Amino acid sequence: MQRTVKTNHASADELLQKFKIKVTGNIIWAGGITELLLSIAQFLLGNTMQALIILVAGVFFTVMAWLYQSRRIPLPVRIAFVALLTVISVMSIHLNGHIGVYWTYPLLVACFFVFSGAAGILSALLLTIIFSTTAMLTMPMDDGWRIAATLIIICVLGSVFVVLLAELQKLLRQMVVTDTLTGLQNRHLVTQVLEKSIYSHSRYARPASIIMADLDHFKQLNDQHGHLFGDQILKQVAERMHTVLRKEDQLFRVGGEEFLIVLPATKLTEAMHVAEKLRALIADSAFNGKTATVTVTLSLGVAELVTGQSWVDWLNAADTALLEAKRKGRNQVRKASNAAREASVET
Ligand SMILES: Nc1nc2c(ncn2[C@@H]2O[C@H](COP(=O)(O)OP(=O)(O)OP(=O)(O)O)[C@@H](O)[C@H]2O)c(=O)[nH]1
Repeated sequence: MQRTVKTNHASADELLQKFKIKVTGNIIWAGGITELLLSIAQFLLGNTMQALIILVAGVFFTVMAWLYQSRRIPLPVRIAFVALLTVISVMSIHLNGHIGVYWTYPLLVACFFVFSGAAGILSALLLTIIFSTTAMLTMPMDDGWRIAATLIIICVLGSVFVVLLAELQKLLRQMVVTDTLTGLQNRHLVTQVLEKSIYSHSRYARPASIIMADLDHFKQLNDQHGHLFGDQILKQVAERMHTVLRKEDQLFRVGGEEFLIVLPATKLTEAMHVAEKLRALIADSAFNGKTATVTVTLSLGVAELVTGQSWVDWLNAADTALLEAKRKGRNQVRKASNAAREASVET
């Protein structure tokens, strides 16, 4: 029976993107609702003109947040959100003095979330200049410079936060896609990489091949020498495999003792050659663990991408070839049969 190769559909980038969309959406929601409440307050205070402007902005942003639930709110809407609230805050400072300044702080902080990276820092800087200038022009200098100083502090702290967050994101992304034992890529980006090859194949007729490789009788090795010893061997296998591959080839650890190698611009015969080199490289010289020296072998299944094939079918073609290599006695390379490859395109 054919095994179905499982891969994780959500890449690290997709997860981060979803998180950003959620945070920005919630800020626009909160901004819209706050404006609606504020407009009621302004009506009650008798400031009809201000109340109307704030009401229109509040309705617009609440509707936008509702329309774009779970999607990225378009950049022009985000720019309009910050610009409108900036105008309202400037008006408020002008009319109400210190009380108006209170609105500038949350708006400044929101910039770092509504825009990403450098755009967030630049918009916060621009707002700091606008609000500081307004405060200095409309209030006594003694108050004006104090307000400017607090706004600058928030701007600097926010910028440091954005830079640190970007570093953290990079680190997290790296952690999510890396197998901690071997340092190879884990299965997270497999779908993305295979789909890229499929795109190149259909657009530019570029060939691509994959190799599924699985260590033989690894359970026995673990049972005999212990799991930690098994870990040491897995690490060394990964290191050795790297020496055979080109820079553009991608090596993944997709299961306990299972590896996937994606070979761009590689036809089946060349891929078979690489697989044979890998097989020999693992089998021909022993591995030195801390407590013993062992010989390990590898079974490999190779499949070239066929026109019209999906990434799942492509993976399964290589996996079927790997199972055949296991059935035929292990420590060998098998290629996906034409029949299996064609069947996967038809289904
Ligand atoms: N040391 C170690 N062992 C692992 C790791 N992940 C999976 N394994 C072990 O790998 C073994 C895989 O066993 P099986 O799937 O039966 O495969 P096998 O013994 O290699 O047999 P064949 O694949 O049929 O040749 C299991 O004993 C797992 O516990 C890991 O990260 N470290």
